[in-house]
Amino acid sequence: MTDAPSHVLSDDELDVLELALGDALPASALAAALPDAPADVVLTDAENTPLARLTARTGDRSVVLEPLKPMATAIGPQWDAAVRRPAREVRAALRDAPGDGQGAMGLLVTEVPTREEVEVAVALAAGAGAVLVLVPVARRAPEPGAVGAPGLVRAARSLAATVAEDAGAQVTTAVVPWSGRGGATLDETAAAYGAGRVEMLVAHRSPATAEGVAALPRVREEAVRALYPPASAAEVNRAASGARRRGAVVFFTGLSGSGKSTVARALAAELDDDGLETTLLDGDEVRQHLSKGLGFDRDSREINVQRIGYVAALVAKHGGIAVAAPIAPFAAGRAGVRALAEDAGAHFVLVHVSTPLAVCEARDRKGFYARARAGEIAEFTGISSPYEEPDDAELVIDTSDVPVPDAVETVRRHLMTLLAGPPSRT
Ligand SMILES: Nc1ncnc2c1ncn2[C@@H]1O[C@H](COP(=O)(O)OS(=O)(=O)O)[C@@H](OP(=O)(O)O)[C@H]1O
Ligand SMILES: Nc1ncnc2c1ncn2[C@@H]1O[C@H](COP(=O)(O)OP(=O)(O)O)[C@@H](O)[C@H]1O
Repeated sequence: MTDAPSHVLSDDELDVLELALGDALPASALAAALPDAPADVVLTDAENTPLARLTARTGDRSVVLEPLKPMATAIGPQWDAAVRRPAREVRAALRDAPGDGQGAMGLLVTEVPTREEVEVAVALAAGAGAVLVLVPVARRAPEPGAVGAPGLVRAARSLAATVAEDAGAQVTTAVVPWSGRGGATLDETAAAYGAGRVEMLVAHRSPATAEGVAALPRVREEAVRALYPPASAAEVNRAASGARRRGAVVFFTGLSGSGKSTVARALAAELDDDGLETTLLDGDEVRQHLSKGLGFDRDSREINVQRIGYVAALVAKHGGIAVAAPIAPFAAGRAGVRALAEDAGAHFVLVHVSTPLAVCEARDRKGFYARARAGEIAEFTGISSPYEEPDDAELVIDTSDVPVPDAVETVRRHLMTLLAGPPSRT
């Protein structure tokens, strides 16, 4: 495709790239956000998918951004194509919006709106004609205890429906990939999406409401203390903080391109949104860090899989959920990981992503199968290196038949049933 060097984008950098590809930011802002990248560089995601080429021209000093492959998406309302649209499309759709000629009024929804903010939004929208509800969400995981991207988008959509009905406004909702990087402010980005004047909804929160929101954890603790004697209250509050939850390792295995990463990533996002501390150990990503420098001969793969198992078991030992997605082609290595997880007192769920080789090869998102067939990659799983089919998988999912949301729900339901079982005694 190109011989330019590549740069693997972090989650925050992916957000900046998505803004630039959608024309919310100039290519030069993306280049400025990547100061260590070479002047001519292929930008990839953590799975090495080439997403775009960024070239700084020496002549006129301009920067050119050329899209290569579509960005990977996941499931959840923040990925709904009806709202996660390029800025240029939203801007174009709003060009002929009704109103005073000042463009749509931008409502920035950065926190789940309180009742008070819903009322403020309706009042602000009255007479505005067109309203653009903008929901900035990051790929990065939210702070523990904070509402994540799916919850924020669901709440913002409900707000948009109320504003449309109660204020009689034409309301458009847009999800904005937002890491805070890229050099532009939220107001400037809102303008790039087509907003005229911009209102940050949370800025209208009264001190009394802000105080009430901040006091919620204390209010709950007080309610528990009123119901229970001190020793019991301490236990109830401790259990509510998740201290006694038994952890789990969800281990995906399957051929390259079978859909492990896609399903694992979406599952991890859902579990995070369920309030479970979730750590994703994706095959490709692990190889850039934990297993950097390891090859693909049998011994190296086994070392790689055991390292993943070791980290996953540690995460689960402390009550977390580890979601791992390496190929893990050998039964012995997978059995080793199961033993590590069980020794850590954690649940273990082996998910065989059984998508047939022909389908994986036809997908060939990274072009590896073509190169392996051409003899350019030695020991490629399924072509010139074996994949031992598991006979001990808790779940078997063929993604040529099962859409991503259904695959995620199958694994999630299985896991939730396990987690709802008797708590750990340790
Ligand atoms: N020879 C060979 N065989 C298989 N895969 C190869 C190879 N060389 C590079 N790659 C890329 O590396 C990803 C697989 O790494 P894993 O760590 O998951 O493999 S393993 O569990 O150690 O077998 C795999 O990523 P996924 O496509 O996400 O599975 C490939 O993109
Ligand atoms: N139902 C599905 N489940 C998972 N991936 C799917 C599905 N349908 C199509 N795909 C596509 O297949 C490819 C799977 O790639 P990936 O998740 O990286 O696989 P792996 O991690 O196993 O190598 C992605 O491009 C994804 O969009």
